[in-house]
Amino acid sequence: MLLNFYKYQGTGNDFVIIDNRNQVFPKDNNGLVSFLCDRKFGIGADGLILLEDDDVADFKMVYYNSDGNQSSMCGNGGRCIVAFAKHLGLVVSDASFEAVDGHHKARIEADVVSLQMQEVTDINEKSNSLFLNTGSPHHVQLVTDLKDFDVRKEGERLRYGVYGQEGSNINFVENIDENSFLVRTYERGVEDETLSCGTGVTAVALAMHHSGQANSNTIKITTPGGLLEVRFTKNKNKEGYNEIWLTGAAQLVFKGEIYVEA
Ligand SMILES: N[C@H](CCC[C@H](N)C(=O)O)C(=O)O
Repeated sequence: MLLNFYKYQGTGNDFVIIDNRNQVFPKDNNGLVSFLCDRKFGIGADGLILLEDDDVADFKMVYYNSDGNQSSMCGNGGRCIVAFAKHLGLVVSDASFEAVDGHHKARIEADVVSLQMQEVTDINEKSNSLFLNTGSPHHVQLVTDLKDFDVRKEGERLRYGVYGQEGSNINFVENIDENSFLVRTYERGVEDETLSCGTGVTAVALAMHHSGQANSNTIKITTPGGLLEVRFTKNKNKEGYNEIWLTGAAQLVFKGEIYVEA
């Protein structure tokens, strides 16, 4: 079977994206997904995304980690699929889509995509970290000298040692300036550091505000893959946040076709 694909990246988190409105992609073939994401034998990506028709929204997003398994919400992938939908002519400047964690709105201007994330109501404070779910589960921990920190080693230890087989994404944070942070993320399902993680930087922004490390409702996050901005509103009469928007660049890198065994 000849498969047409598009390669997108959102602040260095990269994805194979396939227009699957004709439903020809073998969605249960996890081996095929991990092959397509393999950086030596396949196309190479942190994840694979299918764009499909939806009865109500402009489209539906199906997300797989590079390990081949469908997973929870991908914020950077959500920004990239909006850029892809614009490329296909499905949307112009405003978009809505269904994802594994529910309905999302988005806005695109040039190559900058703002994606509305789900409301966050539970933030679990531990001795030296916080845990919250922004569409995917995230551990958030302040460290010093982040640029020299062993993210892969420490991330793997926490992902399996503390969070077990279900796992969590692990975010290490260093305060740069008021309401500005450096973040490096170990991603579950990639099982390595990625250049950025959208649901991860969203979790970091909310965790820093919740714990008093930040006092603005607009937080700038620098990642190895580029700059992301998170805006939010604190819930009035309950814990947590809503009107959460993740903003950053999302670009088409190349498109191609690959022959795969059906
Ligand atoms: N690895 C995550 C999903 C992708 C998250 C990340 N790529 C993002 O941009 O949010 C998980 O399995 O929980």
